[in-house]
This record gives sequence, C-alpha cells and structure tokens, in this order.
Amino acid sequence: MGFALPTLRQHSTMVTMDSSMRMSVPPKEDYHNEGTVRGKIASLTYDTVERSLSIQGDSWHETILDRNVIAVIDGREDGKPGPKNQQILLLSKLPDSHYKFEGVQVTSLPQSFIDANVVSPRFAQMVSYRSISKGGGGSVSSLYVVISIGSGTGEAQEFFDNVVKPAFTASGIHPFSYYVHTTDSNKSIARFISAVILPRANEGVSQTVLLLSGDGGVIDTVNVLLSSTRSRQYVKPVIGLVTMGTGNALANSTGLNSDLTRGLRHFYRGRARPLPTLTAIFSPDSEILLDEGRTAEPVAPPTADAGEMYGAVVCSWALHASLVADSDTAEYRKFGSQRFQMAAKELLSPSDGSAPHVYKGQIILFKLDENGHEIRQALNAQEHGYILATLVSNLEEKLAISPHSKPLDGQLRLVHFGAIPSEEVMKILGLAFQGGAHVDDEAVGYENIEGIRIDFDEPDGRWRRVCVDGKIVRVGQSGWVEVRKNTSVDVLDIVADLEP
Ligand SMILES: Nc1ncnc2c1ncn2[C@@H]1O[C@H](COP(=O)(O)OP(=O)(O)OP(=O)(O)O)[C@@H](O)[C@H]1O
Repeated sequence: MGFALPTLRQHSTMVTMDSSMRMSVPPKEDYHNEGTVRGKIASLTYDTVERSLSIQGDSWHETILDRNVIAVIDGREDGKPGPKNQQILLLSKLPDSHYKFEGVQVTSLPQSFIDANVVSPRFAQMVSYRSISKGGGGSVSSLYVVISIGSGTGEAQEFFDNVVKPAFTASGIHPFSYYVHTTDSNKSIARFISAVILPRANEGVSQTVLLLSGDGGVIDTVNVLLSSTRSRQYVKPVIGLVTMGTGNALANSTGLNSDLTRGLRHFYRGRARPLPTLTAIFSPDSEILLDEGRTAEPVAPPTADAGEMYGAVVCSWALHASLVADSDTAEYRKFGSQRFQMAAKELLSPSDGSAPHVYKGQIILFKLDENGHEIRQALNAQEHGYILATLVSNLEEKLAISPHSKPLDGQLRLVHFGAIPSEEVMKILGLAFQGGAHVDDEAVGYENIEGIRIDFDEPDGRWRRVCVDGKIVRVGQSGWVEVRKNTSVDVLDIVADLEP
C-alpha cells in the first residue's frame, strides 16, 4: 500500500493497574486503528493526554483536537460485516473569525476517541425519535432553534447557517424536522416561550430549545416560565445554549465555553440538568429601566403589593449594578465585555472630578443555622461599595467573581465590600480577574447565603439601581429588594457535559 505508519507513542495514561496491581495495558486497538478518512486509507492514533487524533495517510497528515469536535456519530450496528461508517462533526475557526463545519466520513476510529467524543444517549434518542416521526410535522415537533440576532456582536445567524444547520443535517436532524425562531425585537424570546413552549410544556410535551444567544435568552426563558401558571402535567423544557453573548456568564460558569464549538459540543454530548434560579422581590414603586434608561415600566402588576423578577446569574447593587446600567448603551456595547471596565473606571474616578459615590442602606442576610433553620444577620456597615449575590462562578470568561461556585451547584453566594478608596476597589477587581483571588482580600466578604434584603437609604434614584441578570431595576424612594434562591421550583433543564 505504501503509506507510512506513525511511530506509536507510549501513552502513559493508557497504562492502568488491575485489581492484582499488575500493569495492564489496554488493547492496541483502543487507541490505534487502520481505517479510512474521507474515503482514503489512513492510520488513526488517539492521544488521550493531548486529546488529539493523529491521522497519517499515504503522503498526508492531519491532527484533529477534541476541542474542535462537536461530536462523533458512531455507525449503526446493522450486523453487516466490515468496518462501521462513522462521522466526525468537525468545526474549524478560520482566520477571519468565521467558522467552517465539516462532517468527516471515517471508518475504524479508535474506541478511545469514540468514547471521548460520541453523542450522548439523550441526543441519539432525539435523533432517532425524529427519524421515526415523519419529519416532526404537526404535533410531534419538539425541537426548536432560537437565533437571537441582537446578542453579542451579531454572529448568531451566521453561526446557525454555517455550523448548526449543517451539523444537524449531518447528524440526521433535517431542516423540516425542527422549528427555527429568529428574534425581531428584545421581547421576541419571551413571546416565543410564552406562546409556544409554555402551553405545550403545560400539556406534558417534552421540548428541547437550542438558544443561540447570550445569557439573555436563558433569562427571558426563566422569567416567562417562573412567572406563569404551570399545570400539574408540566414537563420542563430542556435548553441547549450556543453562546453568542457578550459576557456569557452562564456558559462560562458551566464550562460550555471551554472548547471551540461555542457550546454545541455540550448540546450533542451533555445531560439535561436543573438550572438553579433566584427570585428578587421589589417594593411596589420599583421600575425596570428600558431603552438605555430613557423609559421605565413598573416591575409589579398594577394591583400587586410587590413585583417579582427571576434570574439565574446575579443580583447586585452598588458598583456592579451601576456599571452594568451605565454601560448598557449602544455606544458602550460596541466595546464588547470591555464596556464593563470602562464604566467602572468612570464610576470610580468620575471625569467631572467628583468623589465616587458611597452607597447607603441597611442589609440583612438570610442564612441557615446548623439545624437548617433560617436566621437573619444584619451587616454592621450602613455604607457600601459592592453588594453582589450570585449563583455562578464567572461573570465573564476571566472574571471569577465567586471562585467557590461549581457548575449548577445551586448555592447563592454573596461577594461584598464597603466604601473603600477607588485604588483599593481597582486592586480588588483586578484580583477577581486572577482566578478569583479577591475573595482572600481582607476587605472582601464572601459567604454562602439563602438570600439578602436591602432597604435603600438613597434620595437619588441613580443609586438605587439594582441589577438582576443584566436587567436594571430602579427601586422606589425608601424602597427595598429581597432576593432568595429558589429551592422548591425547578422550571427548566440546561444541557451540559459535566463530570457526573
Ligand atoms: N432582533 C432583535 N432586535 C432587538 N433586540 C434583540 C434582537 N434579538 C435579541 N435582542 C436583544 O438583545 C439582547 C441580547 O442579549 P443576550 O444576553 O442574548 O446577549 P448579550 O447581552 O450580548 O450577552 P450577555 O448577556 O451574555 O452578556 C437581549 O436583550 C435581546 O432581547
């Protein structure tokens, strides 16, 4: 045949100890096989340390990294002799930041490579269900794709066209078998969830929604589902997330962004897991700020005593809420996640030469004692700089605001510090970008909480702004907010490929 075999490397991790503590080397075909790639004969070697597949052909060589692989589709067991046809769903990033998808046809992949990349049983079941449902027409269609064209820097449509759609087709999910919703306003996702997903979930239909969005798409979904009446037959929708946002806190904290597939690998390989959420209750005259703060609408319905909002990421006041609010303009958004640091600098060293604001209010923490009973603990300080309760570890890829948080662990944690000099604040925020080292700084408080209540003592509404997952609420004069993690309601699952 005339093609050179690659030199086999010694795979240290492939050597294991059996029960009698003798060295046991797995069979060679676990990580090395002779097969074909794109119809050409090749020698395939999987390195489980580097997580890379080395392909040696007659006069060519190629390396495929797991982090570029959306998934492997293993051939069907049809009982026929000969090698199984398999497919590697491969994503490459081109130099101009565009993506190229290829369904690489192969045979005889090493078993260790298949094991590390094969689609999950959940995904395989979704595909086989669709193939027997005659195209998913009528009432059987339960897969939806939402393209949020306003997220991040506007890549969602192109990513769907160039990657998601062809990857779906290659895996047996044909365009006629799922429904695509493209956003046309900032209310689009909420309306879609409310009009399509919620009624069917209440009828007991299982549904999967792949969101191409930032955190916003998930949060809109959480808000519709938690604020609506759910029937006894309610079946939690399963959400997949392809990360297209600016901060992508949820994705970065859940590991969805740890490969090059923008979360698509998790959708193919992950399990559905409950998404932890929080509820923020606001005093009656609080308003959600819209259109860069130019307009506002009440949080509470007209006759209600208080208004509720729901989140899956963060609820904050003081510096964090102010910088999120100030940076939420078309002008700032052009700078991507840099916008937060730019707004923080302006708040800490105002360009008009004034001193940074000292935030005033009374804070009570809700905690559990050793018997699991709730206790209330007032913070001694009346003056604050930073108050942030979060369910996630990372607000941005490198901003580890709560380094002890584990993916989807459901623990609400408070990060806080008082009215300290701006230089010290900058130092603390800098440490947060260094693996979350700020939580060891003596000026910073970091603790597990069940919830928090803030009674504001701020005459100017600008300093009563609270952030719930990026949305800004201006609390009414002498108003309050009470935030709690949701322990008894569980309205949706998110797909993530995590360690069991
Ligand atoms: N077609 C559209 N027209 C107007 N607004 C849109 C449209 N599509 C999406 N939006 C809005 O754009 C915003 C995008 O938010 P999303 O969270 O998805 O991205 P992001 O803010 O860039 O990222 P992150 O929240 O992760 O930082 C949402 O408020 C959404 O409702």
